[in-house]
Amino acid sequence: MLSIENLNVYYETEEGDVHAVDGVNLELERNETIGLVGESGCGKTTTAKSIIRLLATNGRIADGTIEFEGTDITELSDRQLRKQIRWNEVSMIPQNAMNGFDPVYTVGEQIVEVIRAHESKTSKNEAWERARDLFDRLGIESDRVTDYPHQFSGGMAQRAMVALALALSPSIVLADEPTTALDVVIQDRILRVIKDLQDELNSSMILITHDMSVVSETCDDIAVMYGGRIVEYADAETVIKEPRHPYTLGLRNSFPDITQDSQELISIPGVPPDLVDPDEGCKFAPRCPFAEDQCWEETPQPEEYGENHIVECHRADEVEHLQEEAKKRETWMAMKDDPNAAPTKDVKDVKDVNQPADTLQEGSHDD
Ligand SMILES: Nc1ncnc2c1ncn2[C@@H]1O[C@H](COP(=O)(O)OP(=O)(O)OP(=O)(O)O)[C@@H](O)[C@H]1O
Repeated sequence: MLSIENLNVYYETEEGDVHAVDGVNLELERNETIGLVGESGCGKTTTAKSIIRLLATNGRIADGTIEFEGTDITELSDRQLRKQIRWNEVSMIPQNAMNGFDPVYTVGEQIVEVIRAHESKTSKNEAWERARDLFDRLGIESDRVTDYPHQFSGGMAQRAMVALALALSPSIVLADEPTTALDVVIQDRILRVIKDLQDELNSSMILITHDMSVVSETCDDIAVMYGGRIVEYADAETVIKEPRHPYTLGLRNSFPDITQDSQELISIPGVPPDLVDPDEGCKFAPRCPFAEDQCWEETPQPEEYGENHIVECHRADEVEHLQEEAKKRETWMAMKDDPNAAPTKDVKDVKDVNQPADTLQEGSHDD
């Protein structure tokens, strides 16, 4: 249903072009959920925003195609995109729901406006009824549709955003860390509601998260992103139980595994790479305990290991050795003393440069 080929997305900055997405390929089938995982700054949000064409003003799709049921989204005019794709076919639950709502309209008005902008035959009353019904199903009192966004708590605003994203029964939902800012109990509940509604509507979903334990429970397939590339892709069980990429092995170590009674959590030293005009070579090499000369010099290409298990790593065929060594804390700690290793201090966050308000205002008031 959705086919992304060789997607390259750059942000123009004073330091040069940030190669935020660098040759991403992804296929999403109907009713499928793909988890896009990786640390902050790996290109997950940029990939999702490219699909719905909501990139910041300094961002551009430099290469590649994004085909939705045969139509290349990158070729559509803004008007075609708003009419044919955004909200009714592809919708997005942004990281921070509050940013997705316009503060001057009630939440209900905004949901009704999105519905009416795309469904000319739906009356105002029917649209309000649908908004109330969605609130009800998401566990928010239906009378609260007439509240303004600032009257909502974070968890409620997030649920209201889910209502908005699902109001037109879209074919694809892009859920960008939909529960990260919330406490664990609400997180679980919201994820379950999203999943149930998705199943009912027969929609597909790309679920973005940095949390491996969230994707393992929710997704059919997992795409692990690092430095703007998908470095490992397979069904969820394979990625969780039999990963081959050292980055996935490291990520797995840093999240609790619900199937184990006790587990020592080990984080990956260092930070994701600077993506301004990156050099050749594997982007994970500076943090990888298994990097050899070839890794620094040659960018690894995708190789298939077993059915639909794709890995970009020069050493992926040494899986048993890597999996064994990666379990040991000393393997990762050795990287801290390596003079070539990536810095451990925080990188400058340039994300908010020219960032448009996430979604709704843009999507609903101009049709
Ligand atoms: N408007 C922008 N201008 C310049 N660089 C940007 C902009 N937006 C994002 N970036 C950079 O692009 C890269 C990918 O960012 P992106 O937000 O897509 O990653 P992410 O994995 O989704 O992280 P997060 O979970 O924090 O959103 C990062 O290096 C980030 O700093």
